[in-house]
Amino acid sequence: MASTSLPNLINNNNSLHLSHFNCPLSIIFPIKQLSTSKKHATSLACNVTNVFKTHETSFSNDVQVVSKVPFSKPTILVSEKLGEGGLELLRRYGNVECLYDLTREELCKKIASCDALIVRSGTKVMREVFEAAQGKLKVVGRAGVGIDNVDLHAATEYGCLVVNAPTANTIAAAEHGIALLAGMARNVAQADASIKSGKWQRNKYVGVSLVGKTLAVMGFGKVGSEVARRAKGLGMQVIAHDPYAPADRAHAAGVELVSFDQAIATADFISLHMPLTPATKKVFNDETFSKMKKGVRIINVARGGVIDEDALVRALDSGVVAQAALDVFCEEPPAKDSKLVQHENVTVTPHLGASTKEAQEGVAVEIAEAVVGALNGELSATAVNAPMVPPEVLSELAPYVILAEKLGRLAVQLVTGGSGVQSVKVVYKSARNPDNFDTRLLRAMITKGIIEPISDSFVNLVNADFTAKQKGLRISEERVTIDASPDAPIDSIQVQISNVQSNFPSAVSDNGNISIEGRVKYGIPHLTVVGSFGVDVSLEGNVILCRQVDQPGMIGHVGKVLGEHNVNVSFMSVGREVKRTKAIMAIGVDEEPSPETLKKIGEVPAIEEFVFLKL
Ligand SMILES: NC(=O)C1=CN([C@@H]2O[C@H](COP(=O)(O)OP(=O)(O)OC[C@H]3O[C@@H](n4cnc5c(N)ncnc54)[C@H](O)[C@@H]3O)[C@@H](O)[C@H]2O)C=CC1
Ligand SMILES: O=C(O)C(=O)COP(=O)(O)O
Repeated sequence: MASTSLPNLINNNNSLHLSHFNCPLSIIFPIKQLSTSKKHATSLACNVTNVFKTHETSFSNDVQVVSKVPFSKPTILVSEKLGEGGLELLRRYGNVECLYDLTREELCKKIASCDALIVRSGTKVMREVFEAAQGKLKVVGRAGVGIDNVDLHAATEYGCLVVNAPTANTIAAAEHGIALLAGMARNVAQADASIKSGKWQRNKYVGVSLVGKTLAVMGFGKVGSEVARRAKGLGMQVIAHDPYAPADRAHAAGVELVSFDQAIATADFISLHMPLTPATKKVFNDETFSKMKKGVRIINVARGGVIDEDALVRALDSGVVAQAALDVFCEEPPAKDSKLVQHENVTVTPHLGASTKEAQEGVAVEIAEAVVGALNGELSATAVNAPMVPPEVLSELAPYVILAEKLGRLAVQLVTGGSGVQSVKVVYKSARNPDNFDTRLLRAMITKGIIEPISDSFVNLVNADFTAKQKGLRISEERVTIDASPDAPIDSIQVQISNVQSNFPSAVSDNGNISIEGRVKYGIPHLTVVGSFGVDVSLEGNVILCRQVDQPGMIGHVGKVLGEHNVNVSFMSVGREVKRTKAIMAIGVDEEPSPETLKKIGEVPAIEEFVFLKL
């Protein structure tokens, strides 16, 4: 049996996991979706090739599947200090290695033996790390929010999922922002240092009050909105700038959303809470400092890179910026002689925003769960470089995901030599509103189905679009609304490949494209159209397509050849255009027929063309 072409099955209580070639992004199928019969469950179970989690897989209490494949624990490298709760969770699941302060070379050497890597902001996970991993690394977990220290493009190219822990340190970061705001306004750090050096400088450290002052929150996301809430509690007027924040959310928090220029020109205090992206890199620079109110005070608990640090020194020196309180820096740690750090009007902390006991325990557990889930083949809710598919959508789409991959796999095998495939069109027919129909998952699986049989690329949900682009494969999609039952999310999926020759010309439809169509019947994918012939074959094994003269005895002829060569027929269907002229026979077979068997089929006189398609 061609087990590698079928999804693998692993246990998770009530779910089937279909782990596509060890891919971290496989799909979890609730049993009810797939296990329509004990027979079906057993036939799927025959194809277990990799059991990640356990030796035993149970189905709906009545079917037991025992895998003989030994369970090998994944290796999880933790390269920065992580809360104990998260480590415990990880240790229950895999071999956890905590190796801190690795050099780049050490990390690259170590990574080749790791399935997962967990980092905080201190580890730079750049392209060389993914290259060195040689496809072994399945997931990078960022125990925190900012993922600017991970090369997402490289991760995506290598099909490595990146997940973060976006919620557990929000309050810690917001509280640190407020601590810096209040501490800066009252010169707490400077006064502390002064008194410890034996001075008593009450006049020098007269501060400014917060009440009634305007605070501009730059980035009204999770941290920014918590900072805003707390600042309002201190009696400040709060405005915010965030090009993506919904105005009603800001309005509900009593915060006015304003333009960037308005925010920086109006504020007495500016608190930064946007991510570091190409768009936000050094947005605080000579030009923008010059537009600020003289004497403005700046707090940065976001990322050092959003500020041009040299420009900030100039703005501090000229008095445009009266004070700055910084938790984050372009280079961490900053140079000891950094003018910015040494500036008397600057207060600094060593990237402590997320460093509370509570937040660290929280992010550790949050990231451990996400990483274990990803290694288990679950789609993560905190995936940074893959579409997030809500569980309810996923469970509905599950059988269509298998159908999509199989249609891609079949279609490409109908191309002569499997080569020259550049233009693929996918038509989804559905009774549902096409606008509510997210096809990314299906498109990724069709891409996987098309690319993997003809190349050595490994394709998963993370890298499907990238790999398609890299291979010059253009996949266009069309959604057609039809009058059918809206109970099923999709009525049928059609895959067309244009501008290629076919090794089975009957698969070419009137528009000149190789065209096949499939649908899900009782939870099982079926091939329903080949070219312009209607057929009906369950896509559970491999498929033989024959075009023959429509005459009596054909099924018997071919069946006999297969029987004599011990190839078990699981399904058979005949489709024809006109009686007693041309017909297509689609035969589902459990085994892969030998070349000799296929030759014999070709020798059946009425067979005009035939093709064996491996699923
Ligand atoms: N110092 C520390 O230890 C910590 C730092 N952080 C940093 O804080 C940042 C924010 O964290 P969260 O609030 O959790 O993230 P978030 O994603 O909830 O919020 C970020 C907000 O910034 C907005 N944004 C994006 N581009 C923008 C632009 N050009 N101008 C203004 N706003 C823009 C987004 O729309 C979003 O609302 C993170 O990216 C991270 O870098 C987060 C936690 C701890
Ligand atoms: O979560 C974030 O974005 C942070 O900056 C926290 O960084 P850390 O995990 O403390 O190195």
